[in-house]
Amino acid sequence: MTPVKAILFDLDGTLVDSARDLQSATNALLAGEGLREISLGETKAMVGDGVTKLVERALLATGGDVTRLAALTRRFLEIYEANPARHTRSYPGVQGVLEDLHRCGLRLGVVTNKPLVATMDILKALGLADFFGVVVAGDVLAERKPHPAPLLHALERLDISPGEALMVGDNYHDVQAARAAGMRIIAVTYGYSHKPHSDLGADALIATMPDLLAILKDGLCMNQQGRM
Ligand SMILES: O=C(O)COP(=O)(O)O
Ligand SMILES: [Mg+2]
Repeated sequence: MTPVKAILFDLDGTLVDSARDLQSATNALLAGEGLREISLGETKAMVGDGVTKLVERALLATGGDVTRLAALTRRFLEIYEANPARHTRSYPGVQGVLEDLHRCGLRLGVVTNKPLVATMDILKALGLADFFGVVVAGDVLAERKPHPAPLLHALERLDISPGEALMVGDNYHDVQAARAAGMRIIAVTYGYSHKPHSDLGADALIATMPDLLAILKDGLCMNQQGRM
């Protein structure tokens, strides 16, 4: 197997637990429309395909007016971007794993369907921004995951070929995008998957981010060679 030289991470549900801030912003939008609130569980099931899909799913679930989707998505972003990291936290072990991988010389990137402004605010607020050589957000290219273009764009910027790279994500769109890009893919078993994890079709599943080090570990720091 070709050694892993770069790792691309999904954001929501993989590096950070962002559901409470997404829920708050969604509920503020729904309240302005006179609609009911959505629960944290409902929010998690709506996240992953970008903000327009989140707002559309929230409107459909609460009887809102989807014909005003574009305007309501802009309103959602105004609300969300004012406070994207009030309750958002990195998952256990994420900071330490990124430090280890960075120190070992791996190139790291983020590929998320979340828009860029909120993505960068969250990475900075949680002290994660400096680990990444590239961040490809959901509004940067015409295509989003599950399309492979954002992953391939990130790898191009890192000057790494798909065969030398690994994607880590929590959802079907991460697996489909990685497969279409010709990359290996590991899925976390926490996060906001819309399907049972065993049905995602990932190369491996990890229950916590530090488990990633166990998969990559043999000689990681000595010769920068991943085992996968
Ligand atoms: O749907 C979103 O906004 C973000 O989702 P992702 O970070 O899991 O790609
Ligand atoms: Mg995700």
